[in-house]
Amino acid sequence: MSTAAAAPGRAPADGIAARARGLTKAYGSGETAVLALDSVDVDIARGRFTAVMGPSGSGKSTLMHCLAGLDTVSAGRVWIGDTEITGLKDRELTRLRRDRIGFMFQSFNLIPTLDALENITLPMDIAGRKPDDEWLDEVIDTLGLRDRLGHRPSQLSGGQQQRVACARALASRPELIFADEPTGNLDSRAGLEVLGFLRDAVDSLGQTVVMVTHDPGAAAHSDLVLYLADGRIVDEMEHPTAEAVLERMRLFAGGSPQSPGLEVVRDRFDGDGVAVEEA
Ligand SMILES: Nc1ncnc2c1ncn2[C@@H]1O[C@H](COP(=O)(O)OP(=O)(O)OP(=O)(O)O)[C@@H](O)[C@H]1O
Repeated sequence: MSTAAAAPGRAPADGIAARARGLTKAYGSGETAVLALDSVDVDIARGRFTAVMGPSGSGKSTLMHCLAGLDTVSAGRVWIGDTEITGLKDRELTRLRRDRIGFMFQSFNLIPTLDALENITLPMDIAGRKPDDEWLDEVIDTLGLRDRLGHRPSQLSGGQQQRVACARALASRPELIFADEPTGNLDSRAGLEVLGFLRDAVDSLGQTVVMVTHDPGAAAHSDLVLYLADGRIVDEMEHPTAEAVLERMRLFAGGSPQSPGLEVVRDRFDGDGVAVEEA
């Protein structure tokens, strides 16, 4: 299924930020081989917030890693903007990731010995690039980090650490931000804050964000939800609400009960509904 993260009712997306064709990823070989991605075609529209959802093991992280050049593909082709990244040498890939992509992870991935400001500017320091001070100030103020810049990660709350990670991802104005469960380690209030910042980055700054999440409430902040199951994109939803996302997940769970991993979805989202109420 080919899909484009352009939402009707909004200005048309200015191009495609990332693209995959026939993206296939297998782990292992022989009888133990796992097909994590099965010939995925996807277009990620520039200036949009795309969420990737699906049961545990459906291939969400693998898709993100392959789109971001963090993992090699078994077959198929991947582009960041107009640059085909499949086939790039490790050094070229490292440079492309450093210069053109921002990352956020569930575990923040901050350097403990550096203070917040040093963490924020680290990717640019490594690249030997001087930050745009005006832009850096705007990012720091937008994320409310001004009075925390001299603090090390251990002196910050989880929410503040993720805001630092968000600032780090935004600081170099990357073409794309990939966020893998960025709210997974946060309480609902801190999670909402981080999602608000990502939403704002898309709306005010034209940033492109791709976020993997299990949480319908988090997905509701996106423009488009892509649903993965068994390594394929099986559905998509524009202008998602937490309730609609939850309903769609229930439909999948009820629609093919034999699919591996769907019990996890049912358990997680069909129980007390906490994930939805947090939205
Ligand atoms: N390094 C690896 N070696 C072997 N199999 C792997 C590896 N990484 C992922 N897989 C398998 O690939 C499939 C997709 O994994 P992936 O982590 O992309 O799923 P996911 O949807 O992100 O899951 P979760 O929601 O639990 O994080 C799973 O069956 C997983 O076990």
